[in-house]
Amino acid sequence: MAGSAGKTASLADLGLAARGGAEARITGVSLDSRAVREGHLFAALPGTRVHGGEFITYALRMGAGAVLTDAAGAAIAADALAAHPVPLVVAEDPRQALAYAAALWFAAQPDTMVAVTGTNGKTSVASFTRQIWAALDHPAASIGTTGVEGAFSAPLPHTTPDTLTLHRLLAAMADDGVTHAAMEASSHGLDQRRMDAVRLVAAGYTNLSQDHLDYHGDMDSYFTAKAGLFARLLPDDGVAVINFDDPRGADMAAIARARGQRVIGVGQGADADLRLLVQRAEPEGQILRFSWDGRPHQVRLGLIGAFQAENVLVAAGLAIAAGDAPERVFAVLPRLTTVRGRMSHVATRANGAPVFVDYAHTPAAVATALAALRPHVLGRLICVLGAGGDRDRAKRPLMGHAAAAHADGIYVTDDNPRSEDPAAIRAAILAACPEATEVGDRAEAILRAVDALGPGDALLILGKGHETGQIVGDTVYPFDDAEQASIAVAALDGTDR
Ligand SMILES: CC(=O)N[C@H]1[C@@H](OP(=O)(O)OP(=O)(O)OC[C@H]2O[C@@H](n3ccc(=O)[nH]c3=O)[C@H](O)[C@@H]2O)O[C@H](CO)[C@@H](O)[C@@H]1O[C@H](C)C(=O)N[C@@H](C)C(=O)N[C@H](CCC(=O)O)C(=O)O
Ligand SMILES: Nc1ncnc2c1ncn2[C@@H]1O[C@H](COP(=O)(O)OP(=O)(O)OP(=O)(O)O)[C@@H](O)[C@H]1O
Ligand SMILES: N[C@H](CCC[C@H](N)C(=O)O)C(=O)O
Ligand SMILES: [Mg+2]
Repeated sequence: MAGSAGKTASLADLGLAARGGAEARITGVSLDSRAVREGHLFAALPGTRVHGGEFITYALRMGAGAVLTDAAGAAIAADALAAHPVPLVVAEDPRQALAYAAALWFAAQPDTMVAVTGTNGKTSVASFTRQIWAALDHPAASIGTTGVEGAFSAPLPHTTPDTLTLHRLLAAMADDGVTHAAMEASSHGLDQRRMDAVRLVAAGYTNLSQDHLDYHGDMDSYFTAKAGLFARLLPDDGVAVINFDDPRGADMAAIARARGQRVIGVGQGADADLRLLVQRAEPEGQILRFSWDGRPHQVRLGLIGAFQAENVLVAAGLAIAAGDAPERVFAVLPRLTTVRGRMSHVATRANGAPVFVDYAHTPAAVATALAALRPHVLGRLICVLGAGGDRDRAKRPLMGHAAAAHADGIYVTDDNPRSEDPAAIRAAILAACPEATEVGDRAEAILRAVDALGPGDALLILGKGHETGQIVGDTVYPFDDAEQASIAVAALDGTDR
């Protein structure tokens, strides 16, 4: 539900034109019939499970003062609308119409906003961009998988919140004095037009690899959803910050250039504007040497993982694109800290073996995270791995394959089975890494993996990162990989060092 006491708007104020030119005084906007109150505009959207048109009858009973839907929704509710006529807006793309109406209803957003898309690295880039801004004294926030963080904080149910939640939040952030915001553009969010009406000055692209094919069907549709950030959302005078090292980076840059957007390329090749020259791993971080405008710079990052260079440079590119002087941006990079649950060092065995937690939940991320830790490990690299239920099934064996290729020991366990049979999910992973040890209970898998660590070994617990729950059926059981690792070390060594 979106409404505030006493506030009203006409349909025209919200950029909407009803059939026959009918008007209404709107008192709020809802996309769920259960949230409708007297005078609300009810947006009946085509969903993935059901058409919102099915709920128009209920919304009218709740006092809806107008309905926004598509032709299919209007047809579903034709009888109800005839019996109970209210102004009806029929839009070809009601999700996009709702996004623009929501932006007009809530009427404010932080002045300087950027968004980032890509299969992996969105949360990290959004967080790094926010951290750069904060270090440069801008009141800044990031919006994504880990919620709204920074100068404003709020929990979020989705990586890219639904359009009403999003614009309500943006208005609250602007009211609170937040001037800069970096948000994650998930492929679902882009496809569903959740952020179509956000005004962006710049947008970033990290990479594309397999995930979410349950929703998008194939990689081309998945790419097209992500490309909407540049093809549709970012205005012509916006700046596109694109990872040229990704195989689809050139395609994304072509889409941006066709719009007339300025492109800042990030990568190792000579064509990159922010060009990574040398990267050297250190025990607690890494040193980057890169060039901007042909001039070399060197920074020490307190971040583990070669892939973080890509995220940091995309974030730096976004901060530059949004108006800060490059020299000032580069000067604060050593202050960046990792997002919770991304290559986080969470415990150490008495024999010195470290335990890390990472959010890798795609085949590419599993490979990347393990490869990133390898230079820091003298002995064996062990991992704990599962895959989520009610998510892309095809990625499961690929995740098992990536683990087999990059780890010396694997414990296959559960990761949010949701409505699925956990044993079947594990079996799908194990098909590609039959040598792995299967331990369904995640706490026990972590305990056994920690127990297996000898001097020089390291453990990487993958998939849940910052998450604090294990979703089984509809129930969320408290579960935290970092906490379980500490408990395991304490149980085995008598102390968590
Ligand atoms: C597949 C998907 O993205 N679904 C989201 C979508 O639901 P939908 O439109 O398909 O909904 P539906 O259930 O078919 O219902 C259709 C319409 O009827 C309405 N309705 C429904 C029931 C009712 O009683 N009354 C009513 O009005 C619904 O509000 C909806 O507008 O819109 C809903 C409202 O905003 C979301 O809650 C829902 O997220 C589901 C729960 C979800 O799990 N989404 C995940 C996959 C997601 O969005 N993930 C991305 C990416 C994560 C990543 O980064 O990897 C994210 O941004 O978080
Ligand atoms: N640039 C990158 N390239 C490859 N893998 C990466 C990169 N950045 C992060 N990863 C891997 O992906 C995991 C998730 O990172 P992050 O949370 O930043 O991504 P995300 O795109 O926000 O994910 P989600 O789709 O869940 O929102 C990390 O824990 C790491 O294993
Ligand atoms: N944002 C991702 C997170 C996956 C994390 C993993 N723990 C899982 O549950 O699959 C998704 O919803 O697909
Ligand atoms: Mg994320």
